[in-house]
Amino acid sequence: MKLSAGFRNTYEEVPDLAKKFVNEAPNETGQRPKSKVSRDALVRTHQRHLKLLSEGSVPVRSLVLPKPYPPARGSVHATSTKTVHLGDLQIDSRDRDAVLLLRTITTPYVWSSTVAVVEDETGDVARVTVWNLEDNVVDPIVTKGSIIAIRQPCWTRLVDGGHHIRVDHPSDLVLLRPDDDLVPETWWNDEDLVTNRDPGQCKQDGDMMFLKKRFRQALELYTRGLQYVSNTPDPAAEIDLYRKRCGVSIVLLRLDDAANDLSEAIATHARSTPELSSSELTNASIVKAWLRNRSTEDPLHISSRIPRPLKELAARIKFDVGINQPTPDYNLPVISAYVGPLTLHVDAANYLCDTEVQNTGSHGRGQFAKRDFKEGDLICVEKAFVLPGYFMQDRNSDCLLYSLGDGTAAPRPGAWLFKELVQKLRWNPSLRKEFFDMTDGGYWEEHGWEVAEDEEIPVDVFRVEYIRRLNCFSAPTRSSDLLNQPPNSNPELRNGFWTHASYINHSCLPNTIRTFIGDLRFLRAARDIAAGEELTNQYVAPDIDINERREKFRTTWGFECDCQLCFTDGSVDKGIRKERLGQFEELKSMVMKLGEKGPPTITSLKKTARALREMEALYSPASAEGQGGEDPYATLPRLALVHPSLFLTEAWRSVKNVDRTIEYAIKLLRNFGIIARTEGKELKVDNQAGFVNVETVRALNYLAEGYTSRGEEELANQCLEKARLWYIIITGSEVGSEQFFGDFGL
Ligand SMILES: C[S@@+](CC[C@H](N)C(=O)[O-])C[C@H]1O[C@@H](n2cnc3c(N)ncnc32)[C@H](O)[C@@H]1O
Repeated sequence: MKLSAGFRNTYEEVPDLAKKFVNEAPNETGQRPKSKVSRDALVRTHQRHLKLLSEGSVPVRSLVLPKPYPPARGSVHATSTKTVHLGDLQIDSRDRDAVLLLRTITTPYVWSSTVAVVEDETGDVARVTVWNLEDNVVDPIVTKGSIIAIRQPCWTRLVDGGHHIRVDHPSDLVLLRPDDDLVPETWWNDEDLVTNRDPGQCKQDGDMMFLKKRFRQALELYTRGLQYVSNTPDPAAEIDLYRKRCGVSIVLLRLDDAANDLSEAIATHARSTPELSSSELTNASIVKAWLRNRSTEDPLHISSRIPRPLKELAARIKFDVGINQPTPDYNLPVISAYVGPLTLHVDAANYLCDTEVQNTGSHGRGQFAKRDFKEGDLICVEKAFVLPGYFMQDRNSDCLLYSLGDGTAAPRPGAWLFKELVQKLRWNPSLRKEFFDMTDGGYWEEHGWEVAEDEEIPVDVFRVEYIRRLNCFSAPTRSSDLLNQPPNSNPELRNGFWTHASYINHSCLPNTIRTFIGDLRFLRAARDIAAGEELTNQYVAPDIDINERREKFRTTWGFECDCQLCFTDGSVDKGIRKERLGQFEELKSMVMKLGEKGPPTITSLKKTARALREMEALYSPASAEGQGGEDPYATLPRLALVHPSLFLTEAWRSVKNVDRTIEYAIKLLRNFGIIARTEGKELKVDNQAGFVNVETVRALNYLAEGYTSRGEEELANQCLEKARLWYIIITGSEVGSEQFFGDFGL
C-alpha cells in the first residue's frame, strides 16, 4: 500500500472547482485572512505532497490561468519598489510597487505548478504557488533555501479554504543571489559566498550536471567557473566555459544568453590567436551582431576562421534565431527524410522575401504577394518560432490549459505551446517584439500600458495565451503523413507558432495552402496569384452550415468572414438552407448504411444519384436571393453536395462503371468549386474559387484511370499532371507521391 493512500492532493487545482470558485465566491478583496496555518502544519502538508509526487500519484498536469492581471512593471531593484511582509498582504489586492522577500524552507513540489513553503524576514510562513515556470523535479528553479522576491504579492484564496501566495507571471518571481542588495542581512550566510574557486573543477561539475540533465545547475557551475577564470587568465578554459554555457543555454531556449556567450568565446579565441588578434573577431559585439543578423551572409568569414565546435554552435544559434535566404531553394527529399516525431527541428533558412505584411483596410494586417506566383509555386517557407517536441505517447506529456477568465480550455497541444512560448519569450527579450506585435484581440490595450521604446516588453502570460489562440497553427509532423492515415483516425496534431505566417487572414476560398515538414511551414499558391494580391489561407475547412461556420469564426478568432462563399451561402433563404442540411444528413446516413452492407448494388447507386439530383436543385439559381437570376454558385463550392458525390464517385468506380466514375469525379470537383471539362483532347480546369485538397487530387486520379481505360491517354496524362501538382500543393513536396499514385496503379 502506498504510504500516502487516502491523502488528498490539494496542490493540484481542479479546474472546474476553481472556475466555480472564481465566479461564485464572495468578494473579499482588500481583506486579510482570518486564520493562519502554523509552520509545522504547512511543512507537514508539504512533505505529504512531496510523497505523492515521488509515488507518481498526481493527476494530469493542468495549467490554470486565473482572471487576467498584468505583471509588475520595471525592475525589482527600482527605487520605487517597497518591501512588504506577509502580514501586510491583503486578499486579491495587488500593489504594483510592493516586493515580498521570502526564503524557501522546503524543497519544491513541481508538477502543474511549483509549490514551496516560505518564510519572510519576520519568521511568518506561507505557501507559495508559482505557475508557468519551465520547471521540473530534477532541475528545479526554486530550491530549498532559495531567496526570492515576489512582486505585487497578495493572498489568493484556495478552493478548499486557506490562502496562498500565487504568482502567474514568471517575471513576478525574482530569484535573488545571496549577495543581492535586497537580501536582508539576517539571511546572509557566509557559506553561500564561499564557493569552489577552481574553474576546471566548476567545468567538470557542470559537465556532470549537464549529463544528468540538471541544466540550471550546470549553468550555475559554468557561471561560477567564469567568475574565477578571470583571476588566473586562461583563454582555453575561458573559451571552454563560454562554449559549455552557450550549449546549455541553447537547450534551455535561452538564445540571447547563448549568443552572448558564443560571441565572448569567439572574441576570446580571436584575441588569443596571433593571426586573428587584430581582426574584428576580437570584438564580441561585432560577432554578436552577426549571430543575430538573420542573414546567410558571412562577410567577415567568421565561420571559416573559428574552431569547429564554435562554428557548429554559431550555425545552431543562427538557425534557431531564424535566418533568411533570398530564394525558395530547398532540398525537400532530404528535409523530409530527416524529419520524424523525434526530429522536428530542421536546420533550414526561411524564405520570406517575396511576401510582405501590409494593412488590408478591412481585416487588420494581412500578407501580400510581392511578385507573381504560378499555381503550385512556393510563396514562403518559415521555421517555427516554437514547435514543442513532446512525446505524444508519453502519459507524462499529458497536459491541459485552463483560462478561468473566459472559461476556455486547451488540450495538450495548446498547453505545451503556451508553456514553451512563455519560456522562449521570458529568456529572449530580443525576440519579444516580433511576437508581441501579433494580434492579442485587444487584451493588452485593456490590461497593459504603452511600452516605451527603451523599455523591455513584459511577458504577460495572459497576453501570450491570447496571442497563441488567435495565431497558432495545428501541424502534423509531415503533411504527407496525413494522406496515409486510416479513415476517421484523427491523429493528434501539434500546435506551433510561425510569426510571419500569423499575418495571413482567413478566406474559405483561399489562394494559398499551408503544409508542414517538421518545424518548417510551407505556403504554396493554390492558383495563379498576381503581385500585390492579398494571400489568404483557410484557418479551418468551412462547415457546410453557414451558421456553424460563422459561430466558429466569431468565437475562435472574433471575425465575420466576408468571402464570396459565406456571402452566397448567407444569402440563401433560411428554409432552403434548412432543407439542404436536412437532406444532407438524410443522404449521409443512407450512404453510411449502404457502406455497411458491403459492395453497393446498381439500384442503390441509382437511388443515391436521384437523391443527389434533388439536392442539386437546392443549389439552383433560384435558391439565392438578389443574384439577378444568375447562378450564384457557378464557380463556388456546393458544400452539402460534396459528401454524396464523393461516395458516388468511389462507388461507381468500385463497380467498374467507367463512364459514371468520370461523370461523378467531375461532379465532385465541381462541388469543391473546381470546374473541369474536356475540349477534344484537352482538359480544362478552372479553379478560381475552389478547394485543392486530397479529395480533389483523388478525383483527378479517378478521372485519369477512367480516361486510361477508355483509351484517352492524353486526357489521362493531363489529369495526372494536375494531380501531381496538387499533391505537391497539399503535402509541400513530391515526397511520397510515388506511393500515393502507385496505389492507384498510375
Ligand atoms: C492570425 S491573425 C491574422 C492577422 C491579423 N489580421 C492582424 O492584423 O494581425 C487572425 C486575426 O485576423 C483577423 N482576421 C483573419 N481573417 C479575417 C477575415 N477573413 N475577416 C476579418 N478579419 C479576419 C481576425 O481578427 C483574427 O483574429
